[in-house]
Amino acid sequence: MHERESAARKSTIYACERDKTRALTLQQMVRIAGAEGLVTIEACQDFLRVNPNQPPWNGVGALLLDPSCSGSGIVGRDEVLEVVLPREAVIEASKPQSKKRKRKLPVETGRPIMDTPEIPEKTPFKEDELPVQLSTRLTALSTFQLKLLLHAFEFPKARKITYSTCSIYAQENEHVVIKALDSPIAKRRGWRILQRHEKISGMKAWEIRGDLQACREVSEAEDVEKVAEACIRCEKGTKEGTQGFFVTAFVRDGEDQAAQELLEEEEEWEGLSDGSDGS
Ligand SMILES: C[S@@+](CC[C@H](N)C(=O)[O-])C[C@H]1O[C@@H](n2cnc3c(N)ncnc32)[C@H](O)[C@@H]1O
Repeated sequence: MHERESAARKSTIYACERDKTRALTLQQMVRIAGAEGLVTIEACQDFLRVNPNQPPWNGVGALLLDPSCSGSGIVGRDEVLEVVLPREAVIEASKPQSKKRKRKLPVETGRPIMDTPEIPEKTPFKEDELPVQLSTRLTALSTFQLKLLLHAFEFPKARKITYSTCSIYAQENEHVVIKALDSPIAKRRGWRILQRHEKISGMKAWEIRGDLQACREVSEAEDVEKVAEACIRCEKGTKEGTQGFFVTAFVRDGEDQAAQELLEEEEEWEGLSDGSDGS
């Protein structure tokens, strides 16, 4: 087996979901996808409360952040085709059969293994929201989104982070990205944006990039264009047939000096407390 492939097979995906109902949905979708052996679901786990320096989190190499957002990019129910979630029978039928077992599985039993549940976000987007209400909500959301991103920056072994929203607002997108890049933790740990030319081909070729004007609203950096170019936007109502979406990625190279120092400091403290608390 190829070395990278074998390493990937040994990896575990930890999926944090704070909401109990959504964690159940996640569990069902993981099972239907046949990924139970790969994914450990941390149900009712607030990501902000996990300690990046404790196992298993101190071994995490990559994070995918898809936080709660305004949902302003989501196309209304009456505007799109119905999306049907996978059914177990269909998935089973599409799996390659072993040569010995020629027996065919039923292609469709008609009974979905799960209903397609309503998954309301806690903060649904309201088209008729007043500007003041919207602004207050965006401030709260973007504060939370930035907090999440800065927390992700703290994982000592992490080298890649993706950040995505289904929001059309720069406040939740480019502004969060620029504030994150300007943060002391990003600078200390060497986090930078994954530039357009470094991205995989599809992401590199996608024409709709981040909003440069919006980037300039919060950054005076000369190379702010690179940040805008490194962001990907999808718009609703365009020929691409997408919803409103935003995604970008952060990377860093090399050893994490700060994390190593922190670990050493913690070990020293643990050593001290062993002797002093009498336990
Ligand atoms: C935009 S949804 C994305 C969910 C999933 N990626 C999907 O595409 O269906 C954001 C999810 O993050 C969860 N969430 C929000 N804050 C969280 C936190 N602090 N820790 C863990 N999960 C959180 C919400 O409950 C919600 O299910």
